Amino acid sequence: MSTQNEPTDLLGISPVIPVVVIDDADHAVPLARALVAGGISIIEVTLRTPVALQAIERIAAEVPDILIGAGTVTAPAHAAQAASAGARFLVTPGSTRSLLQSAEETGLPILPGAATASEALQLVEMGYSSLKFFPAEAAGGVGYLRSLAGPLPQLRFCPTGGISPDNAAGYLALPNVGCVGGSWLTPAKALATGDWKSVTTLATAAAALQR
Ligand SMILES: O=C(O)C(=O)C[C@H](O)[C@H](O)COP(=O)(O)O
Repeated sequence: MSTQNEPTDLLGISPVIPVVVIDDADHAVPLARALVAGGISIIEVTLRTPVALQAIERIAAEVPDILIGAGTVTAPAHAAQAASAGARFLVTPGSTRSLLQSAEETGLPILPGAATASEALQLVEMGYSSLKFFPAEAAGGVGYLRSLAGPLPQLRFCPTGGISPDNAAGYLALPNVGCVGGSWLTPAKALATGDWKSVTTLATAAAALQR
């Protein structure tokens, strides 16, 4: 397995990677612009909805100021589909060899998911050192990640799952956390009602988080 796809700086772009679920492709561009207006220059569109690839395509074409990635990459076929749509990085909630192999074939940076020391070690063996820690809160939260820093100090994480403005700072204070991921910047209600102002307000607060 190659290490050329290692996203060495993916965790350094923003304190928060917004993880978004887009149900209407027409929401994609105004949503991405609202994040940019709040100072967030990276977005992970989850491949959870029928319009996700279309949303990625539109953001890639129309919002050059945001780094567009695909999340919920859970099947080998997703990787090439996301790359063709214009995704510039891939995020997986968990990792298998075949999933990562097809992700690596795209040549895109990958943020592979892990939730345990064994999973993290498997990824280390494959050449990765920047990982997504998912599901962060349910898997043990800040205390768990702090414990991993002892035996695995070379790893950096983007914890995701259950992160909110209330607990983000605790994660960002850890030495092995580069950024956090979360859906709280893009509430379903704000998207449904076209309340892009609220998204910008949430993004502005997220962009100001210290790490
Ligand atoms: O879809 C993926 O690829 C995932 O790994 C899951 C997401 O990162 C979390 O669902 C976001 O979690 P919340 O911020 O708690 O909503």
